[in-house]
Amino acid sequence: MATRWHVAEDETDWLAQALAYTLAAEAEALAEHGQFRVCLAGGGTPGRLYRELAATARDWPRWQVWYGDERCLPPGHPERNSALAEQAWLRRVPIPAANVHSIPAELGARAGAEVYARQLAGAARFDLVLLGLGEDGHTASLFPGHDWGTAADAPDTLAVFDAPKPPPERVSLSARRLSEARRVLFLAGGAGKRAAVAAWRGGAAIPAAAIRPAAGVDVLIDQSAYGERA
Ligand SMILES: O=C1O[C@H](COP(=O)(O)O)[C@@H](O)[C@H](O)[C@H]1O
Repeated sequence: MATRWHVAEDETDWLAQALAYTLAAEAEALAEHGQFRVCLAGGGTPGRLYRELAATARDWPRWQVWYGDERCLPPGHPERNSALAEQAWLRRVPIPAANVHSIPAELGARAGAEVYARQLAGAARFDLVLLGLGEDGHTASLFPGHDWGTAADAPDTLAVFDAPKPPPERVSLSARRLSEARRVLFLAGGAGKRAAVAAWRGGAAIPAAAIRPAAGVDVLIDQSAYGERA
């Protein structure tokens, strides 16, 4: 499986590439089946893209928005992954509420994973999965030393306990479900990600490397995360 590295020149270039990739995936999906099914990353990194999307005119009722993971915190808590996307983007555009499929992580990891699995059971594969990269190589809420759900019969969702990054309880899509996407774009940046990027490039079995769609993955990073001139 191919891992394609895209090293942005600067912040403006990073954002332009992230936006162009997303809109290319949208165009492909709308031409093929009239809807764009996108699965979002949490954490701090994708906020720039979400703000840019909010300022871009799209046919929002044709977008279906899902989440790759969520932190088990009360609804509206600012540390929830959905809070970032809502505040930066989804509340600012006329997307129907029914098209935004949040993970009910406030139910706790186990119940939240079960409920979201039922919602996903009736949903087609994603056109685009956006993912982040943690400093320890985690992606979504798939952490080193935990079950990543890579087996062919792995469930769509995983209840995560004892996550090393707070909060300890989370709900995550499995690597198997994320890998069914047509396109996967990792978004990362900053020197803090350099060790994870080096490990990944060196062939280490970090969680991010467990996402293996048939078409390969694209990784958009900046120079400081890459660690050398590309
Ligand atoms: O906790 C999480 O962290 C990762 C990475 O976030 P970043 O802020 O370092 O980019 C994120 O992708 C994941 O969705 C989130 O739950």
